[in-house]
Amino acid sequence: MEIEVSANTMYYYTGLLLIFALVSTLASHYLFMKRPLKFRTKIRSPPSPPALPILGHFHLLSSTLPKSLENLARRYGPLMRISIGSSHFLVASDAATAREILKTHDVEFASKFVFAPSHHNIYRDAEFVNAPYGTYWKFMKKLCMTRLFAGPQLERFSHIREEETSKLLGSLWRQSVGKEACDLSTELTALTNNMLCWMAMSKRCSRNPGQPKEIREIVSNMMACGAKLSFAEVHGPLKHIDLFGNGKRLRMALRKFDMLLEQIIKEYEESNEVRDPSSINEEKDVMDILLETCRDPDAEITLTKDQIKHFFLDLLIAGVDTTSASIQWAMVELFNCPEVLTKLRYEIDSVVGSTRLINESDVPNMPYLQAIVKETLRLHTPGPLLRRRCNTVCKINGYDVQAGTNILVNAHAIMHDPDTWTDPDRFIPERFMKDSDVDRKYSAIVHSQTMDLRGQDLHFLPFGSGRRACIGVGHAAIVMHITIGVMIQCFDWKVREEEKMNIKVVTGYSGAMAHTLLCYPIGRLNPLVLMNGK
Ligand code: HEM
Repeated sequence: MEIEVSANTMYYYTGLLLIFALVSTLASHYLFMKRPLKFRTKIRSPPSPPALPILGHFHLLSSTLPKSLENLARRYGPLMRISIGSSHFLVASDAATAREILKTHDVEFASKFVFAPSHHNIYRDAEFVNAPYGTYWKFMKKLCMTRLFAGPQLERFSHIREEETSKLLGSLWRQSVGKEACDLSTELTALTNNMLCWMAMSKRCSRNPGQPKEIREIVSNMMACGAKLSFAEVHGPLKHIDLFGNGKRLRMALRKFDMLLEQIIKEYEESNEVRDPSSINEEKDVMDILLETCRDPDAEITLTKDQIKHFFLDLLIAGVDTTSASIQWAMVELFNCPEVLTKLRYEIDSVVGSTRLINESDVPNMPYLQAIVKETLRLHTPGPLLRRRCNTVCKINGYDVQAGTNILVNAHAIMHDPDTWTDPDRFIPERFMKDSDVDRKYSAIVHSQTMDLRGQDLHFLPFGSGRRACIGVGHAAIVMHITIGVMIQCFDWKVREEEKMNIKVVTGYSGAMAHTLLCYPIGRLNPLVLMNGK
């Protein structure tokens, strides 16, 4: 139930808050002026727009936060100070400043500050994505890179990706035969959620095929409650009051997730106790590996159950919507740029042909498909603001940065910087093509042809950069290339004109699509036949 706040109540609270701000400003001014001059050190701080009491720069920001920060940076420079309520940040908005923070001073900035409502989190101090740079984070990062999500480890899960892609194609084919409208958002979120759930706990999923759907419902409810918390409830004076009850709803959703994971962990532990020693080499899922690490007496640290539960939550929150939204944006751009779609189809037909489906080993031979993926992630990055916390005093761009300072690296601004990218708001995959193929007009400013997805070049950082860069980049890249590729290989797509207007509208701080993406798949090659051709 939504609680309505009457205008009178609003004025009453606003009045109180303004009086409080005035008193605290005067008090701090008085205290500061009373300090002898010799104690005042000269600190060179980055510039900042004029701020209001209490609100800070809140009035200068819109719901598309990265865009409004980009506009402010044009006026106040590539490193500026911004305040939102009681939270203060430095915002870095160009590649050179990002390089200082994420490369030159990578270790000093390897922790993160928490932008989300962390005080409602029932797993306090058990998180991985927001963990400070220390023993636990280093241990988990190593585990991710050696045993869970990197290189050959990803190969292990290829049958899961194949199986889920087949299910998606089967569903699209049925809709094309029935001439039904297809809700691409729902289809793609089911695909990315199912893949991660199966990789994480395939044993549980094979016993209970409805499990990924149940998990998705709980997690999306949790994310919806989190998104409803306003700035005032997260950073401002309402932080500890939970006036609208959103915090309580969020905690309830977290408890539901906790009960489910508790039960799943118990099942895994019981099945391990009765495990036949001959099955020791059978395929291990992520849960098996984490529980094995728990039991390992030589492990550097002993994982707690809360850490395992939170790790799964982190994967689902970080990996499901980001990947599905990126595939949706690629499809939208292809619907709107028929000439790009035609070029992609030409590449598919010449590299793969029409007797089998695209597979993962085809991707290195498909530069245009790779360029489409990169250009989509540049234009519609799902992680537009990278969070960091400085753990020591240092200098960035000649300005003094104090220990404990919160930093936002505006990846959106960097990937839309007109000094780097020609026509930065246009979808032009050609800018990522190698010299021989390139339309030179678009590759003139930076060497975009050699940029990879891992943020080595700080002009292009859709998965972040440095120590805290995304651990799922390998998985996400495979899923994006294959899913976009097979959807274009097997179907033509029809989108109503009025839908085309709607689909470009974005919302929220990550620039997600504001409307459901409805379209009509028209069968071109029968995926069920191609799957048999492999
Ligand atoms: C298109 C899909 C994805 C995009 C665009 C994306 C983007 C990002 C970005 C921008 C960050 C922050 C990096 C930084 O601060 O430097 C991040 C972190 C992270 N991502 Fe992804 N991600 C995607 C998919 C995934 C997937 C599939 C997984 C899980 C398998 C995942 C797991 C994580 C985790 C755990 C972190 C936190 C890493 C840390 O703090 O050490 N992401 N991602």
